[in-house]
Amino acid sequence: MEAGPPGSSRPAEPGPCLSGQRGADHTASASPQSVAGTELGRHPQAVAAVLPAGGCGERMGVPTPKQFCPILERPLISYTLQALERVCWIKDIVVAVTGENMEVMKSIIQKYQHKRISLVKAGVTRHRSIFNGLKALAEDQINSKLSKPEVVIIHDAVRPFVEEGVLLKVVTAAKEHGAAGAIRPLVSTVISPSADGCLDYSLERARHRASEMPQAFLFDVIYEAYQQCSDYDLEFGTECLQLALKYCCTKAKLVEGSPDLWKVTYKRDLYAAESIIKERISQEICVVMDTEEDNKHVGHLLEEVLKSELNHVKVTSEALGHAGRHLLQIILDQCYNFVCVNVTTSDFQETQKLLSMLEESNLCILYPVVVVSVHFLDFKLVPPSQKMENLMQIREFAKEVKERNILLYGLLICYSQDDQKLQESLRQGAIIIASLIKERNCGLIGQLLIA
Ligand SMILES: Nc1ccn([C@@H]2O[C@H](COP(=O)(O)OP(=O)(O)OP(=O)(O)O)[C@@H](O)[C@H]2O)c(=O)n1
Ligand SMILES: O=P(O)(O)OC[C@@H](O)[C@@H](O)[C@@H](O)CO
Repeated sequence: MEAGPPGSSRPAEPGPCLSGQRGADHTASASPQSVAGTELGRHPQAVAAVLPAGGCGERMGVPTPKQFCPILERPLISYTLQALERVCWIKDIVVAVTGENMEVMKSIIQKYQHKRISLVKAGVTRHRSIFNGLKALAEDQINSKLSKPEVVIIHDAVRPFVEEGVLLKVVTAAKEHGAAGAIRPLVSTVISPSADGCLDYSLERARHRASEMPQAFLFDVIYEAYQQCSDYDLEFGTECLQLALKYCCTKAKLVEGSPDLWKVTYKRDLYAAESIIKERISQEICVVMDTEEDNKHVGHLLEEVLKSELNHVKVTSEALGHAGRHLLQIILDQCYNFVCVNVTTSDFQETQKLLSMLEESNLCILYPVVVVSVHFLDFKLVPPSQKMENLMQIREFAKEVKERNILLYGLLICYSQDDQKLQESLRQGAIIIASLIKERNCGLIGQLLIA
């Protein structure tokens, strides 16, 4: 069993852990009581997770096993690890990967600074991979940092959208019932074909559910079930809850899960997952300008237009002044979209200050950060050629910062003394900004768009 690298501090993460601990670096030793509102009971208990990640993703139809397929240039499995790492009371996360993918997995852990991860060898079937993960937790192996948990979560590595709430529900239910699993309403009716390929019978859809993940078990229950398990079940089974019932007479408690619990199986699921992630990191925009005192500042005008055009997005503004103290907090609070207004200073001075702050933060490790460098030009006052020549630098800047997962776009807004014309340009600018943030298109970085 391979342990992950010594825990370097995890990057800041979107959203707080329900326990009220934020973002990076809360230690795994936080006792479950620290989870606000938890029903995990009075006694600290160890909760660990096993993530089967040893499949080849045949149904995805691409050479790369789907758990390593990129979403926004980051492997799918890293999103699942991040989701579990946000949960302070999960002490250990054991990931089962094939021998040939062990090094890839270690590099993912290193690059995205995942913590509390231990690696075990996958089996030739999902059940065998899970069994290997449980063995790693069951045996106090010499030099192993793993110890046997009271409750173990089993969650497919290709289900990236799992929230602390449903994990808490299945763990709490497993503590009481011995086993628990998330379920969802069936979308299609289940039928049974006869030998001659005709309908034998169909199940009443309303009386049946789809078994999803996460699932949770008293460790001793599921470990015993796997130890008693027949080779046939290990080879062809797909349902851990059934093993607990069949081999330990344990009836799992079924917990209604959210629609986001689905498993990435086909290519369409990857596109869907990418859309959901893009939507989640586009919920906040910070307009950065060189001053906040002057509320007639064109940056504030742009902020107001953004607010009116994008009513579902939180739009804030910050001055780059006072050493960027407030801005630093915005960065730490996981805003992934910045509109940097360059007016009074020379071109790009504000943008370059912002880029330096972003590069010094951990923000860009997990998600690509969008920076729209906004410039204004009053064509009546300034010959465009000089301005355009200066603005062409954006291509070089964009190439440099892309290495650090920052997507830099340029936006030139036609400035006019005529309020109505200015408003129209600002509205066009807001629409362009919204599109750049929503799409996060790498093909447009370093381009100068005109509103
Ligand atoms: N021998 C296996 C097979 C599957 N899995 C894992 O079990 C989870 C759910 O399985 P599934 O969606 O079937 O993944 P694949 O087997 O990779 O997909 P396919 O059936 O399309 O090949 C995945 O995280 C997969 O990596 C595993 O750990 N070991
Ligand atoms: O059969 P697959 O390996 O695709 O999926 C494994 C599990 O996710 C699936 O069986 C769920 O229904 C939970 O048991």
